[in-house]
Amino acid sequence: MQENFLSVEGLSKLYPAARGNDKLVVFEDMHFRIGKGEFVCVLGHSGCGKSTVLNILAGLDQASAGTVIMDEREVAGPSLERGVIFQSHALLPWLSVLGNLEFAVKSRWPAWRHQKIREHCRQYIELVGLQGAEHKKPAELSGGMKQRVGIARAFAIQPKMLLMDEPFGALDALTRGVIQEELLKICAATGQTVFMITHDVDEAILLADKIFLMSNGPRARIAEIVLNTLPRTRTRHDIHKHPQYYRIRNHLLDFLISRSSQISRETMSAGDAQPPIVVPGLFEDEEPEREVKAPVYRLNKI
Ligand SMILES: Nc1ncnc2c1ncn2[C@@H]1O[C@H](COP(=O)(O)OP(=O)(O)OP(=O)(O)O)[C@@H](O)[C@H]1O
Repeated sequence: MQENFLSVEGLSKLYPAARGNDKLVVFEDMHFRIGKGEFVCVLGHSGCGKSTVLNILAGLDQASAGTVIMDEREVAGPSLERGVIFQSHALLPWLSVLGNLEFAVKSRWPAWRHQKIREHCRQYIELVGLQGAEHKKPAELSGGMKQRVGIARAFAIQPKMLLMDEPFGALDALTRGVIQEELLKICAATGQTVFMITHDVDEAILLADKIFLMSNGPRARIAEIVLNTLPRTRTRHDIHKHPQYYRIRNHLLDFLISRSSQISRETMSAGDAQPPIVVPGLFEDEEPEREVKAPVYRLNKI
């Protein structure tokens, strides 16, 4: 695996003082890395800066300082190398499902012939189970179907990295579950690297290899990187049967309920540049079921 596929060094975002307000330091000197094919979920309270980080990684927002290197190239603006999925589907309303995908694919590979573009798009429409709805306009689709179009469109451009900002927030629990499992299958099949924001602890445990925990803002930081030690072949029907599941869940909830605000009041020391990696609840004599290539900070069982 390419361990440093995405490398974020010294990233800061601040908004200057305006209309009687002090300047706002959203976060500063943030460092983290994501390996190729890793699925990262970000959890943190509202306003801590999750979307700001995602928009900078996407090249849609500019950092005040620091660098983002993806696959050895600096991120300096939006690019079709990164697929972005927002909660609001951002589909072109005057185009059909197929049209929305074709538009994106044509932009990605302008030299492709129409037939090739169409065949390519149909594959991805099938992947998300939307065959039969190709010619419908977004207004004729349910929320879940629109979200699938967004996912199909993002995957169809074969981005090096997929960035998702609460993509399933507006969906009902049943649809969300179905799409989550589809996403897991697609990622397993394609080895997609993903950075996803969610407010849902269970969603993070189901999908992520690593969970970034952000402390409260202002001056938020990635306080911990929690390693998800559940077997990769998990499904939403069986993850809760695994003894490690509740240990991870309790650890995440404990962070959100109490430690996120506590940590935000503590000052960072010089050695804190890379966030610590933790394996919640793993005793000294226990080994994680998945390989851990980083130093593990073991915690007491919660
Ligand atoms: N254009 C802007 N001007 C000034 N402040 C801004 C601007 N955009 C965002 N902020 C502030 O930056 C901080 C981080 O915002 P951001 O949207 O990244 O948070 P978030 O963690 O994604 O929140 P949520 O979970 O509610 O979506 C917030 O305090 C927000 O008010």
